[in-house]
Amino acid sequence: MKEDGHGLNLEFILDKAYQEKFLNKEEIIFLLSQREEEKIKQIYAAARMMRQKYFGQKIFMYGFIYFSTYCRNNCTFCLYRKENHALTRYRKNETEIMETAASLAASGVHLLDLTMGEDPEILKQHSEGYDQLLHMVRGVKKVSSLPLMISPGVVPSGFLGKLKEAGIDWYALYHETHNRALYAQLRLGQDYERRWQAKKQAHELGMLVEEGLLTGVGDTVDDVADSMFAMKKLGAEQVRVMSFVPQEETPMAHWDSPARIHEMLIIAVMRLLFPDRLIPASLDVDGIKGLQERLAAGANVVTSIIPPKSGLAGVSNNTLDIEDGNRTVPTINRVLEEVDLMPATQQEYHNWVCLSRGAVR
Ligand SMILES: C[S@@+](CC[C@H](N)C(=O)[O-])C[C@H]1O[C@@H](n2cnc3c(N)ncnc32)[C@H](O)[C@@H]1O
Ligand SMILES: C[C@H](CCN)[C@@H](N)C(=O)O
Ligand code: SF4
Repeated sequence: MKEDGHGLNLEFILDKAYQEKFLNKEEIIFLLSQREEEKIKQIYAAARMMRQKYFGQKIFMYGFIYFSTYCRNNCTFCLYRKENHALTRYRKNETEIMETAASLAASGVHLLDLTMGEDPEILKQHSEGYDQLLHMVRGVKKVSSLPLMISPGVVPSGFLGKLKEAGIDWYALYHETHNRALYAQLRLGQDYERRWQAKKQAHELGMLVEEGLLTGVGDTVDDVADSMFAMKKLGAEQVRVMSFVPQEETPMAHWDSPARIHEMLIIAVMRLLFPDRLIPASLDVDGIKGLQERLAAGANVVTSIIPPKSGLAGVSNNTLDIEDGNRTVPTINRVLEEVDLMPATQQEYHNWVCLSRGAVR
């Protein structure tokens, strides 16, 4: 029975999700609005069951190399926005990047995520920056032999094609929200449509695509539900959500970080709507201590693994857990073991990427 005295029924909705029928907006909002502990537990258990169906106990791990923190953009939520002068920025040279890539690969991660601010030195049209970036990507591919993701911001389609040729498998580009008015307040002066097209172009080129949301930035459950439909339309192979973390000297410095229930329920709902896709548990929000709850909500990738002593930063928590070695594979493995999960093999990740790429083409 669908209806109960209050309108919608949790069992009915979860049952619909088990049958892999895409939920409607009302149902998504109903799940995202639950605050009773028992009901929330039921939603997480359903999400874990769907993860189990497609991935068993296996979890993937992504190494994170934020190689340039220079940016030409001014996102209101981000520490690295152009107008933030209270920050020491870096641009890592090729030797440093290769060393980090090799050490992350040796530590057992399944993928390397090469991330940058929209560094004008690298992205300036007709500059040497493009060639240097392509050279760097080829080098990283060679020293690591791993699948690669790039998060360079919006780049022209011709350049995306070159990145693909150089060895990039994944293009990560997050809209944060699909409420256009809110988007315009967050990603100042960045065209919504152009960002969307970049992801579609990446798919057309045969790359895998990651889409992402930011929660706690003025988004409503209605907005989040709309974003689920946008993710569905895009057919993103990896979907994520991160809780906003306030950054000093930025326009949103005085905003609170949202209660984590929002992020956890969004992860669980994503798992129910996209059971066979990859969903990160980012160490960048609450560090290693936040890993268990994200896995319990249905995530199946641990992201933002950063080696200590590399001089590399995170994004939303740019130093948390890095120097004490808590964003490393051995520490993560201990957490996985505690909750009866285990790292996937390289071959398993490789197979997933190849299969999904087959579906993109
Ligand atoms: C720093 S950007 C790097 C890639 C590229 N510059 C871009 O914006 O596409 C990666 C993502 O980090 C997340 N992020 C940035 N600042 C954050 C904050 N203060 N709290 C939580 N997540 C944040 C956003 O979701 C953003 O899309
Ligand atoms: C937001 C970042 C990813 C960029 N592709 C990274 N700090 C993470 O949490 O995985
Ligand atoms: S989110 Fe990305 S594009 Fe926006 S300011 Fe930060 S680094 Fe730049």
